[in-house]
Amino acid sequence: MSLKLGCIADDYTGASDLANTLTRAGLRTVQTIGVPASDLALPEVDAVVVSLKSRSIEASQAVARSREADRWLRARGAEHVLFKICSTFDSTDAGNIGPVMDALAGDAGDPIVLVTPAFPETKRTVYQGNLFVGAVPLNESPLKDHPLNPMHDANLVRVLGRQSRRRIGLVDLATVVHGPEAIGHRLQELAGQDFGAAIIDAVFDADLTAIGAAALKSKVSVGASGIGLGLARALVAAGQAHSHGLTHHEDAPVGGMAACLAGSCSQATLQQIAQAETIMPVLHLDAAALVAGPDEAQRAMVWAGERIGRGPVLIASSATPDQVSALQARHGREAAGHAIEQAMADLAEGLIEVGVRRLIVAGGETSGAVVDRLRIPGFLVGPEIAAGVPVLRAIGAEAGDMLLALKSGNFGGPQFFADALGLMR
Ligand SMILES: Nc1ncnc2c1ncn2[C@@H]1O[C@H](COP(=O)(O)OP(=O)(O)OP(=O)(O)O)[C@@H](O)[C@H]1O
Ligand SMILES: O=C(O)[C@@H](O)C(=O)CO
Repeated sequence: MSLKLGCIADDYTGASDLANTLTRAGLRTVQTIGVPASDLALPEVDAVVVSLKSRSIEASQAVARSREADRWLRARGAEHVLFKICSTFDSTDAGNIGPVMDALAGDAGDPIVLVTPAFPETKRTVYQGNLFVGAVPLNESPLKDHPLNPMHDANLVRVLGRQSRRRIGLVDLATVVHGPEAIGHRLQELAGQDFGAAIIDAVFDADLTAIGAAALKSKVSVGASGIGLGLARALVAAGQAHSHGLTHHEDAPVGGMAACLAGSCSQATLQQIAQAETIMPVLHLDAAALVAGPDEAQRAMVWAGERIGRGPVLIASSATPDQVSALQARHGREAAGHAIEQAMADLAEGLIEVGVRRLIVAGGETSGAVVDRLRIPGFLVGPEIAAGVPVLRAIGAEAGDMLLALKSGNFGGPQFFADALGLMR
């Protein structure tokens, strides 16, 4: 296999968002969970997205795992590696975007790295280095209340500057609109002034095309699916990948029972859960009891067992920002998050044991815990349910043929769960 593009994603839903974007842009893509074992049979592809669960772990571990993934991708021919981060730049001052970027760029010998979480299609834009979520700056968006990494600063030059050893510059929109050569000149200028990375503005979809063409000239870039789209377009335009418009998804229905698990506390997910109440039984878990011990998850399995034979069910730990803060005050942010993720993984395991083969999971960390527990090594990318959320068909899973949808917290319309079930047959 000679890869045209290697990608390392810092969470699993972000990885499937990127795999979906690359597939739509014409690259044959698979998503792997972690660095693939040598015996995992992968089809011939243009791009591999290695999914890590490294967004919220200790920075040195995130660096070690990302470097291992980078070595695997480059050994398979990838000359360019994209480090896929969240389009809302989810991170803390301790990392992990800066430390991983520093390590990958250092290994590749890149003097300067392009960085942008912009993805105009999902209303993430960057102007003068400031990230906007829809019409508001990042720090005024719901991300200010994120359970693990509340975002309080929209200026990404500053945010990345607090995480990286490199000096962070800016390539502004006025440069981007003049195309890849202008971006290249600006990067050279910045590198000459000892800048080692630059946030690059992008407001319109066409900006991504210029950014992708400029980024492809170096070995490493950092960003969300928007820059991935730009890189895919550049590869297709250069004839290095042929626009297939194909997915590897085999269409044979999987059947089996269907269930949904929600651990995301984003406003979008809370709204989607409220809508789901009109079409399926929904169990709202008692998060405090979930953290306290196994009884609450066992109660949920009994509840699901009584209903799942009649149709899909949804089990949610999701809560409002006030409820999340209260629980965190009692148990600590990480301990509460981890305990709930593990309880959701227990539930996923239980649901698969009783015959669920179509599983929808809301929340990146939650999806990571679930997919790890189910020991699924990789996915083929199927039809798109909502922007950034494809149907995934498991490859090499112990439980056999299985469809999953891993939804980033903020993604999908109000009817997301119904939309997903409609496409997962
Ligand atoms: N009721 C709750 N109280 C406190 N924490 C919770 C509660 N329910 C879920 N959590 C935790 O909140 C975190 C939610 O993160 P997750 O990544 O799953 O969703 P998200 O951040 O909305 O999604 P994404 O990362 O895709 O944007 C998890 O660690 C989860 O365990
Ligand atoms: O980029 C995004 O917003 C998503 O793919 C994601 O990473 C959310 O966890």
